[in-house]
Amino acid sequence: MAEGAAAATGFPDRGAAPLASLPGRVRASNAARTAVCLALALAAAAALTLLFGRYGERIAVQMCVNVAAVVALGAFCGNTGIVSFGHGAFMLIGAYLSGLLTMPAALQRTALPELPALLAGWELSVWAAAPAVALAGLAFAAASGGAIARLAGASATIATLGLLIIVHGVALGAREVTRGSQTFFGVPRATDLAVALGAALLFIVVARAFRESRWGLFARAARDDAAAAEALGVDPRRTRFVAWCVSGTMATLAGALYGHMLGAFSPASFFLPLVFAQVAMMIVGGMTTVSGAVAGVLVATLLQDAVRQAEGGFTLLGVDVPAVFGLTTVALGLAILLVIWRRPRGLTGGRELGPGPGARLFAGLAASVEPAPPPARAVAAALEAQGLSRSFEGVAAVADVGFSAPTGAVTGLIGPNGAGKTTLVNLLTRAYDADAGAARFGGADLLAAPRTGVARLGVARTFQNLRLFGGLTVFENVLTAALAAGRPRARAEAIALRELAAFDLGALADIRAEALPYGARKRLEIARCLAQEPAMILLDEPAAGMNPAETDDLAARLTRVQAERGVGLLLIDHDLRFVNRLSSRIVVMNRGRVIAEGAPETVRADPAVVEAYIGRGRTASHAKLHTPDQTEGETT
Ligand SMILES: Nc1ncnc2c1ncn2[C@@H]1O[C@H](COP(=O)(O)OP(=O)(O)OP(=O)(O)O)[C@@H](O)[C@H]1O
Repeated sequence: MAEGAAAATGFPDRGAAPLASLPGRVRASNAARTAVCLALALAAAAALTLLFGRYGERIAVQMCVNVAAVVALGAFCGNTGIVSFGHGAFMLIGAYLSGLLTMPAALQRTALPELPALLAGWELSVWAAAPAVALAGLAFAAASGGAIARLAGASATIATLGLLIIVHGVALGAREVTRGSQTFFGVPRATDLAVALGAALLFIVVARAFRESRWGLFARAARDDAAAAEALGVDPRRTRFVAWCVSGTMATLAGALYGHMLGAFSPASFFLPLVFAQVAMMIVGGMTTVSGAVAGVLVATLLQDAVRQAEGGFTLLGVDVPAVFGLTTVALGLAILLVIWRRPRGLTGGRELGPGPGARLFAGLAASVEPAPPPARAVAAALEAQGLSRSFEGVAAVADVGFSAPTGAVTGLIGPNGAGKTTLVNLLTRAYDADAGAARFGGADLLAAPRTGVARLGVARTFQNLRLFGGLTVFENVLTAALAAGRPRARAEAIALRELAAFDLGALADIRAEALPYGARKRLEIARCLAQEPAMILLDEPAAGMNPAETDDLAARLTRVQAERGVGLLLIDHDLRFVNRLSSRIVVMNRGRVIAEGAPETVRADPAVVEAYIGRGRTASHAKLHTPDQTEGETT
């Protein structure tokens, strides 16, 4: 397809050649790395068992259960960026419910004589109880997730802590079900090494699949930049809700696993010490990745166990060291501090090992994806504003602005600093609410759309200050945009490849966006926009900070894409040579108002425009109201 794509799109072959084989290569290396990782985990568990007998087996089981619990926790925290202390609540529910459903009926009658009939006498196998436990976890997540998903950052973390405290309190109070603060016993000890290891591997695969899925990508995108995600049509609240439900269900099952490992427990077993330990493991390993969760557990479990040995006192070189209780918590706290200080992204450095979704891993990942052909030409429509106004504390940033920009053409939007250009874009895309006025695209009322609905009306934007999803790869940034536009996965991947080729980003596809050089970041933001296949794009200073060669290259790419797809561009830039070269019409703003509008040569001759630039202390010649070939990339 490389040659075919180049011929069809007119893009240079150098971008297309590495792209054609990119997904296959990436997936193959991921698959190999995961196979090695999982084999190592298995080998480590087996070695521990063989070397240390029962003691080693106990550590291995504990490690695997911790992997399941921390991977479940990371499915929310890693993807949304919100640290949760509430997952102990899910684990508590899972452990008690699975315990109730599986304990011997005779024992249950003695230990819990007042147990409600609905919960009594089931005596199920652990496997038969698991679906009910998962459903209960999902129901509890759905009930609590609505409130938690509305919050972000520290407020969300505090809310999760509140949830843990409430559930812990309820468990203490519901004596007829939980025996209150007394030990809840008689839970079959079904979590042996095989079960724990199998569960840990399954959780890793599910967590990886979720991370790479549509919703996982959306959650990570919203985590990295909520405003940019909204501009693509992604609702950050919904992504947090979905992540909370997936993660909560997994944590409930991990709680059951934990309960069947302990055999006897109380509400305190799921309270702050456990939650703190799990959060510590996640942060030590690296919160944003599944690999980080696994690495954190391996290191922290070994550390915890070593310190626990010392907790009861020991003799070192003939010196008796007395018992110091609470040493394991202190050690974990110190580990967190050390990691945050030396490696803020955790031991794994924020890198993910292994493949994407399990289904695709096992279904022949090496199959390559063909870049999509150019989309159908955008429909004839116009972006229109009338009387659009917005003030900030009495300052009219945009005042009674009316203009029109059609698809199939480039409309320049220029004006001195502070003229109101970015505010206008923010109004048109619903990032800001307008005080007055109307804005329509192709007949649709833009101002009536929700913030996440503008993209669906065919209007996309870039940002003056780059807003990429820094923790996502270049490929994922563009893929997220195509998925957010409602494209099925395979088509979205093909579209992503097409846009990476169009903006010469193929060789960088597997690099995290935050690690890109500046010019490539600017190109990526435009490629991400185009992956939505919009009819109109609002480009806010796409050439800012670029050198003349980069600007020329960008101009050529934009011209080609625009001509090929018939998309409309509203182009804001201070480089008037760049704007003049691309635009068929130019709108000029000053102090919030449109002061001139028309063909570039008409606008250049307009006294009000000359005045606006000279008024900023510049001469007419420096205002670059020249023909394109008279200037050399100067900026206003
Ligand atoms: N969120 C905000 N709060 C307060 N004032 C704002 C806000 N956004 C914009 N403004 C003000 O509105 C005016 C227009 O700013 P805007 O960024 O839209 O201009 P601009 O033409 O895009 O300028 P530049 O070319 O420098 O980016 C400025 O006075 C700015 O300080």
